[in-house]
Amino acid sequence: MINVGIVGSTGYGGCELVRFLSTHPNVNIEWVSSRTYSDQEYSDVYKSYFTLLDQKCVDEDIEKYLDHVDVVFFATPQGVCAKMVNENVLKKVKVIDLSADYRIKDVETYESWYGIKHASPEFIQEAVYGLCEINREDVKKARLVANPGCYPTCSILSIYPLAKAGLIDMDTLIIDAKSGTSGAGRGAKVQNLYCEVNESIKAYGVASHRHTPEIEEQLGYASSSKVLLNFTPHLIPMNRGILITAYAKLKEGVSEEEVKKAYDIYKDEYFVRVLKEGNVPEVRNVKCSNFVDVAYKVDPRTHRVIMMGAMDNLVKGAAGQAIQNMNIMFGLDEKTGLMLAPAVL
Ligand SMILES: NC(=O)C1=CN([C@@H]2O[C@H](COP(=O)(O)OP(=O)(O)OC[C@H]3O[C@@H](n4cnc5c(N)ncnc54)[C@H](OP(=O)(O)O)[C@@H]3O)[C@@H](O)[C@H]2O)C=CC1
Ligand SMILES: CC(=O)N[C@@H](CCC(=O)OP(=O)(O)O)C(=O)O
Repeated sequence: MINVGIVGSTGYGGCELVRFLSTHPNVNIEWVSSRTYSDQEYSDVYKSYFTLLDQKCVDEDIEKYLDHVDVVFFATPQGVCAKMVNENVLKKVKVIDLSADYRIKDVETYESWYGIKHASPEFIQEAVYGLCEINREDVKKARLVANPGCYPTCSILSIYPLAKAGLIDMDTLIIDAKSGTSGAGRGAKVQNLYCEVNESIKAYGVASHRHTPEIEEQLGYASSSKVLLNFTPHLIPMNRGILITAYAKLKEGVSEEEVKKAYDIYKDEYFVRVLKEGNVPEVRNVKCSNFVDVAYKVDPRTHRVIMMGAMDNLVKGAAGQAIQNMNIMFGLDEKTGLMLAPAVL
């Protein structure tokens, strides 16, 4: 059994970790922590866990509880994990951080996009960027995993085959993204109230969203070039789901056949589904599951390729991928506990 602790267990990412881990055959949830609800039963916070997880939340002073766990998940706001991680923690447990604290290798880039000082930059180089399909071998050996962001997971997996094969002009890359409101977390914010979001769609973070440098860095590794791109997210009145549509010029002479072949890179990947020709990704087809659906279309008129992806932000975009990483780190089949089919409705 893998004994697990979850910090930030009462947020949206945290409760998705609980949903999958509470039925994972190789996991025992040893503790769940919360500042707001410490000493309250988890099933009083989320009534759907009545009889499933009735244990009381512990406080956030987690160093007290490390002796009884093998891995700690941090589903906490930016900066929290970086403050709590130290050599003592990493000697005792593996850490999987759902926040952005260890995703960006250049600390100045992190600090300028996130507007906070990094509390433990000495661990950034060691941390493995946990995009399982791309970095699986490094994840196996990691003691600290930076779980990728939701928009970056969907964007990178949709674009990676063509970036890696060198088929697109990376300078022409534009990503248009849409997310449901759970992406913003459970905390009360006026801009996320029902009346503010319902029956409307808006762009936000235009030319300034913090996921831009994360996507640029990873696609830079894939294409072996310095990447600068436009990334524009939109808020959509739905609970879950991310849809991305990306555009880039194909390099001179690149054929549709080469594009098709590049996506064969996913032929053995269970969680990345390259759709049949003519089909397009839809968020409802991946809802509550760890799948990412990707597709592409070459437009011969403009010689651009349109790359599309859909994913559940809370599953493959957060908790599901974090558990996939845990499975890899502990030598399990990475699908363990994650085989739920998408909810059709
Ligand atoms: N929502 C999403 O779709 C995705 C989220 N993420 C990332 O996952 C992390 C969690 O996001 P999400 O679940 O949406 O956020 P929520 O706001 O829903 O939850 C955050 C949790 O962290 C706890 N928390 C807040 N401040 C502190 C603190 N200083 N110390 C310890 N715990 C704290 C809160 O609980 P309490 O106050 O009780 O302690 C709460 O349970 C974030 O870094 C986010 O960027 C990543 C991918 C997708
Ligand atoms: C709709 C919405 O607000 N989405 C969040 C992104 C999701 C998130 O939590 O960020 P990480 O994936 O980096 O952890 C945002 O735009 O900030």
